[in-house]
Amino acid sequence: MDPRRVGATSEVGRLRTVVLHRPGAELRRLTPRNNDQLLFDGVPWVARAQEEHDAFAAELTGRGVEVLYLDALLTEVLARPAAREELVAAAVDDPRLGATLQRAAVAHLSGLAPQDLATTLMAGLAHDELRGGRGLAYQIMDRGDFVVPPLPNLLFTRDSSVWVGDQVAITSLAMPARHRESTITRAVATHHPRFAGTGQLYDASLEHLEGGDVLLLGPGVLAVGVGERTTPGGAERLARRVFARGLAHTVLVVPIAQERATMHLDTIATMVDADAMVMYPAVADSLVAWTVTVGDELPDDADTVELAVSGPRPFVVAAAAAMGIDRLRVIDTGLDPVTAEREQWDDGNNTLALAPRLAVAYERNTVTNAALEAAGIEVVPIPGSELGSGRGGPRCMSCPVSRDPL
Ligand SMILES: NC(=O)NCCC[C@H](N)C(=O)O
Repeated sequence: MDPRRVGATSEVGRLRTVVLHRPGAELRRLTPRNNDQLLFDGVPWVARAQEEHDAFAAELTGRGVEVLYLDALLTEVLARPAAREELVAAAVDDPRLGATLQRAAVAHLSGLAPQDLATTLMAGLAHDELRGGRGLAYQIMDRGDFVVPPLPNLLFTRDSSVWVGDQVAITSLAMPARHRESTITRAVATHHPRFAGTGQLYDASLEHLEGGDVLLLGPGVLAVGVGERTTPGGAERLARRVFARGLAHTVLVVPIAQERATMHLDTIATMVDADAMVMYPAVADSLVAWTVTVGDELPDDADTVELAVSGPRPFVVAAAAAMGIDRLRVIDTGLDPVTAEREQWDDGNNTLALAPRLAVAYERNTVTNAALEAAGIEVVPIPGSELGSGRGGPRCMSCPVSRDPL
């Protein structure tokens, strides 16, 4: 098989290529004053977070997975004038700035070499770092504030793009602190030779949709969580588009609580085998799904596709029916409610499958991991004490670009 083939039709086919982002200078921007707004639950020890991330990447490369780093992809595309222009314009597209400061920021950013520009686009540009800053907005801006805010959540590469079949959906991130991330994933998907000719299924101007809410349950079947991040409109739009492009026949729309602990569907359930999921026990019995399908006639214009909607039904029942299997196994983690809640918060259910029955998980979730092992799932444990302060686990920190078909 061509090792440069792109695309994925399941969560568990052997993982070939993945995009990661090693946390860098953007994490050093986090302070107790800005961490809430930047969606971190604390102020991570950056060097240790990098060590943990390197251990994660080493587990992947040690098993033959090709790791593409987002910062390297970004630096490479910034050698292209069109990509530079797009990303500089996106960085200053901020109503706080005003025309004078925008011009000064564009002049500064445009003068940077690709590597420095990549670093600045990710780590942001602090007030004091903008030599030649001027204008009303610059003068009254707090010295500790940012002309271009940092993007510490780039670490969670899952959310800003998601591959469905051989196409990539550039997502529409819901939280203001993350909006600019998809300008980076879009530039990479559009301008990097590795992805030349790849169809783009979605874009950031559309209804909110985040990759953490999109699960490829199996060939032709997607589950899309709707809650704090992805809107029903986003799920509907994605459904129309995957149907019109022949990438799926069924989309299960799964309402989840609009809370930080369950911000994405992948915080409560992830696939660990072709017919098995690990799932937060507190929702296992109550999770439901609406089944969305389409008739035989597929108009060219995706946005007019007529959808058939049925449900709600228990999620596991709807999923098994859509996947054409007798039963979707839910790994019974057998946790007492307090342990379950603690391990869910620490991303115990957020596993990254490297192949059927082989999944990366945070080592700290000992009880969930023991239950996975007892159910025949080999767990690759990784440290995550610092990485976890951003509230994301191995699945959130990875964007599979290529998986073998099941
Ligand atoms: N798929 C995921 O659950 N991603 C984790 C995102 C964490 C990030 N701090 C956020 O709040 O968006």
